[in-house]
Amino acid sequence: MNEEQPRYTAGSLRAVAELAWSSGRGRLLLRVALAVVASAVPVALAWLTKTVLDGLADPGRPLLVPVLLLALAGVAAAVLPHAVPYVEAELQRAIDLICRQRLYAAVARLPGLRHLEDPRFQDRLALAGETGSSGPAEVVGGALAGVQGTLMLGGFLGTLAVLNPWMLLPVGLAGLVALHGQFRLSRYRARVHGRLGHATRREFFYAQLLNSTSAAKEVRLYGLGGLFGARMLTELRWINDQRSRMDRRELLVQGSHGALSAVVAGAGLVWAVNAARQGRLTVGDVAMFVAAVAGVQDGLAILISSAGRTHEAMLLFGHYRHVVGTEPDLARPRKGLGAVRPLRTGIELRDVWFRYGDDLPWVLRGVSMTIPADGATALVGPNGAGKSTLVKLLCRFYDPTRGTVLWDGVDLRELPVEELRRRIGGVFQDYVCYDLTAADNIGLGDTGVLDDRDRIVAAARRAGIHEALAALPRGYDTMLSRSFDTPAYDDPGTGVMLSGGQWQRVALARALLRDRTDLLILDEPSAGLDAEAEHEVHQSLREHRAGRAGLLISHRLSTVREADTIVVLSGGEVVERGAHDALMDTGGLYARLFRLQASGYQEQEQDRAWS
Ligand SMILES: Nc1ncnc2c1ncn2[C@@H]1O[C@H](COP(=O)(O)OP(=O)(O)OP(=O)(O)O)[C@@H](O)[C@H]1O
Repeated sequence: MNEEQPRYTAGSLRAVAELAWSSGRGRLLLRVALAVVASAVPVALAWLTKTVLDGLADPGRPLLVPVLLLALAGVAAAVLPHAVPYVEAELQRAIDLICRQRLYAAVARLPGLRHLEDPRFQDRLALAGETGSSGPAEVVGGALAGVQGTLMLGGFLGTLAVLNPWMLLPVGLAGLVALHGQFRLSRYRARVHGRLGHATRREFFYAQLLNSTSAAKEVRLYGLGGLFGARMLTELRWINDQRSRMDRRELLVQGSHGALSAVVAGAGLVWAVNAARQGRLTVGDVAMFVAAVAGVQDGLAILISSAGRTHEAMLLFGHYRHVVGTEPDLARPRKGLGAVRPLRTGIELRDVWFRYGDDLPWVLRGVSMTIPADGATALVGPNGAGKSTLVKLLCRFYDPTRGTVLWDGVDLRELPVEELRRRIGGVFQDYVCYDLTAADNIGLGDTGVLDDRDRIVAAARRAGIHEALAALPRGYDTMLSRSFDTPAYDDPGTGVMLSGGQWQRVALARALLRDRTDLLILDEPSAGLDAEAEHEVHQSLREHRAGRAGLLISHRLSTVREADTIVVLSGGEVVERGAHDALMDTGGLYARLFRLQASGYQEQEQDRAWS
């Protein structure tokens, strides 16, 4: 995260005002009304106290009305400290909700992966989520507290002006000094928050590794608990150090301003007592003077702290605005074709070059290949050859750096990306195991049929996982997690963990639920399956793929030999292509890898025969 000075503009203020207004105008107006009343009550109390005290010294003056009003103001003074925070909290919750809704909608709207794989964007996102989205609520709360402080200050300054206009000078000066200090302090705090973002994410990362069930095995086997704990503490110590420095600075600034105000108030009190001794002030005047000085100080304190709070929240709100206003990481279609037509001929990659960043090496180097609309294409090659990257381009998570990907001859960049993705189904190498029920884990493949149990069961059958899911304690409603209870049952014991191969079949079922797709991408769909299961699954996949485009990526070459075309990728380039037999005859990389794997199996067979 860079160390540039955080700033905000009139646009940020307008954005905050719009957020507050859209969160519920009734609540906002009520809070404004309460701010006005809360600022008037202390001033009214001071004047009414003076009137009653002076009335006591003058037996002829009627006192009933001022006493009743004083009692009423007292009731208001007692109730307001509870009512204001309640309405404020309600307002803040409403603003926070709308902010989070907009923030996560903006992130979900990002069509590609480029921003999400950028650590600087992740830092901003963390800040936007943590402090930025509560920022507008803080700004509104701070601004309203500021209104309250200003009105109260105005009332008491007027009161002071009536008694001794000269007192306005030192009180005003002390206030200005404090205000300036508070502004500097809040800018410093916003800078520190920006700096803490990265370290806070790292600290959270280590803490998660220590807590998560998925990392638990490795952490224990390799004895990583101590190391991760120490790294987490290093981050935490640094964060604490930064926060302590910030708190020390705050203590210094606020302590010195408090002392300055107290000196001014003390001097005022000496003057008032002296003036009363000389008969220039009544007892009521002295009481009101003391209340006015205290009121001015309170008003200033509210104003200063709210100004600091608002200023800091506005600075942090910049991260939120940045994320919400982030431009899509993929270019929008220029011609804006409304729909993606069903695939008729195929998908063609034409001289595609790709790298993840300008300073990173090329991952794909001039790849040209076609995935026909009704055939099975296999993509094989060594680790890091660029196979999964090519899949990311097909799903348009990234655009090629050079060259084009064509859907029936139309550049993917000209197609609406959501429409395109509706026509693609797939299992990624790093598929997700959701802490949800078995039915949800499959149903997420097509949210339109999330509640259609027959479709979900049919997909599970095709992926060969139906029997295992049906036999779970709550069948398809069983939670596939030990971290959460099954929602429909108040029964903490029902969650189960699946085996690696079973999870893979669930992910496959999720992909197969979308049965109206034109392209089915399977990136290592059977890596975790036993030999028999693998045979079964591939048989079922062949039936499912019939008549549509299929792209199969696998390191197990026995599973790809039946593909119509096998494309061999190495170092980001297509080095061979053809059917299995032709590639074997060529005797190139594919043939070498295939024979290597086959010889492994043959040796095993011989070992078995010998034993
Ligand atoms: N998000 C990313 N940012 C930067 N580099 C990446 C990213 N994803 C992948 N790479 C790099 O791109 C290269 C190709 O990776 P890719 O995952 O496409 O290979 P692959 O052929 O699928 O490998 P494997 O067979 O091991 O799954 C690798 O060198 C990898 O480090």
